[in-house]
Amino acid sequence: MATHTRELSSTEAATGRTAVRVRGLNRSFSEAGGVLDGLDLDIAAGEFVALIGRSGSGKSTLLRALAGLDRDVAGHGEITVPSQVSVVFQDSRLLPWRRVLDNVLLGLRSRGAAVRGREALAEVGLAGRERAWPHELSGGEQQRAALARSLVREPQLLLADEPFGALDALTRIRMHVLLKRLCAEHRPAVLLVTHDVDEAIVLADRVIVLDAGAVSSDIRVDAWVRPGGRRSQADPQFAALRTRLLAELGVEDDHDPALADRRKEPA
Ligand SMILES: Nc1ncnc2c1ncn2[C@@H]1O[C@H](COP(=O)(O)OP(=O)(O)OP(=O)(O)O)[C@@H](O)[C@H]1O
Repeated sequence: MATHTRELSSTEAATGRTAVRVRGLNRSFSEAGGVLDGLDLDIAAGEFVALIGRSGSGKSTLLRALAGLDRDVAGHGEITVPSQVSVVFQDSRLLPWRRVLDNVLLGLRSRGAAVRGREALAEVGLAGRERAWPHELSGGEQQRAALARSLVREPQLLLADEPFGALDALTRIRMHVLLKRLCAEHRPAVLLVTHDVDEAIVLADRVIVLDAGAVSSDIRVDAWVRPGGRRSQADPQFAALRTRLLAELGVEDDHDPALADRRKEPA
């Protein structure tokens, strides 16, 4: 990792244990007002952060800025990210005219890439499907292939924008287990944009809430849910955190007694 201090280079490395550092990031698309308004954010190396927020709160805008996909954000703040960043979207974005392994290897020229690509496909449970066409895979399998394509690049930062949003509930749970295992093994920093509060709690070390263009809450999940334990929706702490996060998103659940106590819980 290398240091850089000048404005906005989304391709340069962050320092030491910090994978992502954002300071004073502004982004607007019209005169009416900013989508991101002086946003600050730090993500440590190997840390898994989930980003939630109301529709239109700027989650994808932030992710695109970090991914270097928003050229017009230059000069509107300071962003530092690692040199190796992978992005996964809601749709797999596999090229339909390339076989699965060729999609995974796209743009990779290094020696041994094919071997690593096969290994990555095996890691996501797609061994034997290397020569399949994308349309021959299910939606879940396509997202697995997209994860393999990311992993083979050994990212220090994985950016994921609703990667499981289009999957059925069961496949989504399987993908949670898979992503958690892959992250434990490869230890990238992760920023996961999701609408699913439970998904955020199950997967993340921290949940960040975006509101009015800035971080409105930054919550360590282990401060709520048993540290290191299996995160179960049946756990009262899990339910309390869910209730708090839903309330921050403007969804009040009058039937949940935890809601009344949410301001007393650890932040
Ligand atoms: N390229 C663009 N041109 C104009 N407006 C844009 C552009 N990209 C985003 N916006 C606007 O910026 C705001 C934030 O959009 P963004 O996609 O970041 O929100 P989001 O939090 O990801 O929303 P959702 O949860 O609905 O996906 C929205 O009002 C959107 O219309």
